[in-house]
Amino acid sequence: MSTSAPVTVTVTGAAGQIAYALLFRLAAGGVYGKDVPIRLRLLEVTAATGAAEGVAMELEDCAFPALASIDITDDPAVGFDGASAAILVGARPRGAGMERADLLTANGAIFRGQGRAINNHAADDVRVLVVGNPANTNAYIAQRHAPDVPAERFTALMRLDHNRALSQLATRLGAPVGELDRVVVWGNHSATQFPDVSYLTRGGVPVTEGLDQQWLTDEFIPRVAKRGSEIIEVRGSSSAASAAGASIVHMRDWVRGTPDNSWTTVALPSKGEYGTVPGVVTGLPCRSDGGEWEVVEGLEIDEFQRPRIDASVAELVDERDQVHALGLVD
Ligand SMILES: NC(=O)C1=CN([C@@H]2O[C@H](COP(=O)(O)OP(=O)(O)OC[C@H]3O[C@@H](n4cnc5c(N)ncnc54)[C@H](O)[C@@H]3O)[C@@H](O)[C@H]2O)C=CC1
Ligand SMILES: O=C([O-])CC(=O)C(=O)O
Repeated sequence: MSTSAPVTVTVTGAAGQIAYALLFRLAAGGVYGKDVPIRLRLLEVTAATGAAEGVAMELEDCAFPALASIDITDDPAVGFDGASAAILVGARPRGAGMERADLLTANGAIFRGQGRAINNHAADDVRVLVVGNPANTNAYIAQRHAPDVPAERFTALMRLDHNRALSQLATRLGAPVGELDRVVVWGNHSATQFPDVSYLTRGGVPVTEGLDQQWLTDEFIPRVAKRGSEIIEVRGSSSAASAAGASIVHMRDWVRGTPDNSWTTVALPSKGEYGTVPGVVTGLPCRSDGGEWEVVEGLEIDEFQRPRIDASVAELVDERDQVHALGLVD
C-alpha cells in the first residue's frame, strides 16, 4: 500500500481525443509512479462535462491502485484548486490547411482565464504543461496572468517534436531509438521549428556519419516540422496518442528527473539563453533533477543553426505581439 501523500493533477479538455489517451497513463502512474496516489480534476466546458463523466467511469473501471479520486468541473477555480500539476489540453485543434497560429484568436482567451485561476488557486509547487495550440504562445498568455507563480513553472509541449526527430533519426541511422540522445528542437511548436542534430549522440558517442547535410536540410527538418500537418492529412484529425505520450514523459521527466547525462526539449519562458528573446516560450535543451527544469549551458551555435533559431524565435515574438494587440495580455 502507498504511503505517499496524494497529488492533485488537473487535466483540461478531459473529454477530448488527447485526454482519452493521456488520462489512463496518468492514472496508471506514468508521471508520478505507481505508488503515488493521484487526485484527478477534470476541467471541461459545460457542454462536455457529460462526456467527461463517461471517461471518469472508464477510469474507475480500470481500478488503478494509484487513482484516489476523480472530480469533474466546468469552473477553473475549482478545477485548479490545490493542483500540483496542470496539463492544459483543452483547446480547439486545427483542421487541414490551417497553421497552428490560426488558433490564436480561438484559443488564446482560454489561457488568460486559466492562467489567472492557476495563479489564485493552484498549489505553491504547481507545474504547468500547455498542450493546446498554439502551445508556446498559450503558455506565454497563461504565464503572464500568473504573476505569483515562478515563470519557469509554465512550459509548453515540444517533446512531441523532440520524439518525432528521434524517431526519424533512428530510422535513418538504423539505430534503436533508445541509443540516441542530445537532440533539441529550438523555437516554436510550428512549421518554423528547428530540429537540431548538432549534438546528437548514439550510445554516448557523437554521431559524425550517416546524416548528410542535404538530407538534414531537405528532408529531416521539414519532415519533423510538418509532421503535425502530415498526421492531420493522413489520419483525418490531429495527433492524439503521440501527443498524450509526449505529455506523460514531459511531466515524468520534470517530476522524476531526466536520466543521467541525457537531455530533452522543453518550451520554457526564455531568459535570453542562446540569443533567444526573453519572455517568449521557446524550445530549449533541458535537464531536470526532479525539481525545476535547467537549460543545458555552454553549447556552441554555428552559422547553420543561428538563422534557423532566430527565425522561429521571431515568429514567437510576432505571436507575442499579436496577443498583446488582441488585448489578451497587457
Ligand atoms: N503541443 C502539441 O504537441 C500538440 C497540441 N495539440 C493541441 O491540443 C489541443 C487538444 O487537441 P484534441 O484533444 O485533439 O482536441 P479535442 O477537440 O478532441 O478536445 C479538446 C477538448 O477541449 C475542451 N475544451 C475547450 N475549451 C475548453 C476550456 N476552456 N476548458 C476546458 N476544456 C476545454 C473541448 O470541449 C474538448 O473536449 C488542440 O489545440 C491541438 O491542436 C495536439 C497535438 C499535439
Ligand atoms: O499539428 C497540429 O495541429 C497538432 C499538433 O500540434 C501536432 O501534431 O504537432
